[in-house]
Amino acid sequence: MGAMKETLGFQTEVRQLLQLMIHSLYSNREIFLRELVSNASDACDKLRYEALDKPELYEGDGELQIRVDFDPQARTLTISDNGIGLSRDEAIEHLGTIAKSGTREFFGRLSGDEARDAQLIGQFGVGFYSAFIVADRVAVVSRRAGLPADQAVRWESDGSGEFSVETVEKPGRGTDVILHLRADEAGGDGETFGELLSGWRLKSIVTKYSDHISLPIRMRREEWDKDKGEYRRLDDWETVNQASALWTRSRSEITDEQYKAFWSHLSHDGTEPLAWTHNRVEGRAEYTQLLYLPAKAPFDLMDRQRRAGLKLYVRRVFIMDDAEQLLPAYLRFVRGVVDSNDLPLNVSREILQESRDVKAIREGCARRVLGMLEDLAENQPEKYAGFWSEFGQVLKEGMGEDFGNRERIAKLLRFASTQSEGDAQTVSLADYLGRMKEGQEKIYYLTADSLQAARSSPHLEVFRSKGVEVLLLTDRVDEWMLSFLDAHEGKELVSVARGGLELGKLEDEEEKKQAEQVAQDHRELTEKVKAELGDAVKEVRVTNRLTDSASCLVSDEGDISGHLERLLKQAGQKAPPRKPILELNPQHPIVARLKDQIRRGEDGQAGDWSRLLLDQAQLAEGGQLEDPAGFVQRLNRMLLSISPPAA
Ligand SMILES: Nc1ncnc2c1ncn2[C@@H]1O[C@H](COP(=O)(O)OP(=O)(O)OP(=O)(O)O)[C@@H](O)[C@H]1O
Repeated sequence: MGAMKETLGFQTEVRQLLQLMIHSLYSNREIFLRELVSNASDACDKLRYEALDKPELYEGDGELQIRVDFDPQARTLTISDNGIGLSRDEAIEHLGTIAKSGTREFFGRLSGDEARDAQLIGQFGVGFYSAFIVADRVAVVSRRAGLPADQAVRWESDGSGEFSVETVEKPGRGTDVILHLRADEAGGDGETFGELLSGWRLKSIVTKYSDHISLPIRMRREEWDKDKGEYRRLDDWETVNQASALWTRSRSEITDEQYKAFWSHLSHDGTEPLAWTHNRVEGRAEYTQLLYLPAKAPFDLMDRQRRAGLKLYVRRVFIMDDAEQLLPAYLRFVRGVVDSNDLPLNVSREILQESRDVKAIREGCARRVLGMLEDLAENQPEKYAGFWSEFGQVLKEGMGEDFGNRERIAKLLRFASTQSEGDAQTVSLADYLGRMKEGQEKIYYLTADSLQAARSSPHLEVFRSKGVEVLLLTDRVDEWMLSFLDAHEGKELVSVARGGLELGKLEDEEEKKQAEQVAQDHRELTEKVKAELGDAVKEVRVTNRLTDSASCLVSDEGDISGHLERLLKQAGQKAPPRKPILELNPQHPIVARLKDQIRRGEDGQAGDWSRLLLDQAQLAEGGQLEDPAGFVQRLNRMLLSISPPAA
């Protein structure tokens, strides 16, 4: 019952993808050939890998190759490979669904705006389904290596909603993808589908996109027929690409266009790479690395299941995709190839984890990537800014992950600050050091839930008045990162919301004495407020931190910050108990009045006022009140007592 034909429906996402792709990629239709050749090449790589253990899979045909052929009469274009092939089940699974992680999220982000979606789809990578850009019917005839000739599969679809599969015969292993070209109609580039049925045209597309493929891509040789005035196709096949893997060639022989084409092959990404580095490394570990920085974060960068890592080859033989051991996790946005001369061909993921060669490669790759970033930061700051906004959050993880390179990573960090404008993180630690005030000994920072909350934080008031810059940190990883960044270039980093205000030499002796005097003068007030607030605060004191606000909260040395406490709570984790210190601005009229009332013994409302000062401080740092209803009642009570309604 092998020949049984069945009809199946595409996964919803495939249907959506097909719909969208046919419309939005219309103007860049030639990429279908890149995708199909790329799949054919992957299929050959997989066969070569499986055959390491099972050489019989070659069935006497070890010369792996890709063929591109066309038939003008039938209006078909065929891409064939003698790679691993597909079984019937695999065809159903791989050519009817999308297995990529983040698929659902991707579809959720589509807007219905064709131009925007077209860009997104370029990022998503359309793969096999791009065949339907040019074809209104696609057949895939394939036999999995190792299966008998009568166990091949024929998959066919018109791309609307269903596909059929039936078991057929195929003597040679591997896959033929047969495209029935759409009826003629000029595309965005003025080319008709029929014009693809030309050896010259196909060759030019192959060289443009697939020259770097390491296997031979073959087409029928053509000869000029003088009498007929056209090309005549012969029966022998010629190789139309260079057929040597790009990374094995020397840098000087590779054009930027070729590097970019290889990037598209690696990433299936429509965007251009930001930068790349290509080196042959010799020494204890010998390998070639070709590493790319993407310009755009993939839509699933934050997806923990996401595949990441480099393609690993051993002496030109493809071993695996996404070998994450070849790069530290904080560089997981880098894509590329490592071709090792030392590893065994049968290397597995488990072996990779323990191998000392792999450790050397990982360190070598990390150094190269950091070098590439330093170069961008130094010489192409705009590109670096683009990189930072896409991947800065991930790079920050390196502060905790890569001790050996911590200094280098710290120099690559960029921050928002009281001197920067807008949301962009543009200030480096070097910029900050260069702008330090005379007598300033420390690097000041503030962490907050949002940039807006940071910018309006009362903690900044004294720094503003003294013209001292403060770094504003609002990313989720920042608190964690800061625990690995306590100093830079010998300057300590301190939070403006923790401990006593450490202005150092920014404050002269006179000011210090004055501050002590002020504290003395307000002892009665601070003691009373502390008594009213009881356990809600650790301490109450007056401060010279504030110029406009009445009060603020600070964390004691060694306690976690309010910001981190909120982050932990949001994440459903238990925060260590923390009691904030309430600081009062002695210059503020409310504080002055309360002091006065207490001095005169008219302190009937001191409890309400104390509470209000605490609540205000809580709100100003972006916190939430524990008892919002109580706050409202208290406030109303106080408002009424200040201005009684007119009789
Ligand atoms: N020529 C082929 N030979 C064998 N299997 C193939 C071939 N073309 C496609 N496939 C199978 O179909 C799957 C889907 O292909 P498709 O191009 O859509 O996505 P992909 O290659 O997995 O992802 P991406 O294109 O993002 O790398 C492949 O993973 C592979 O298993």
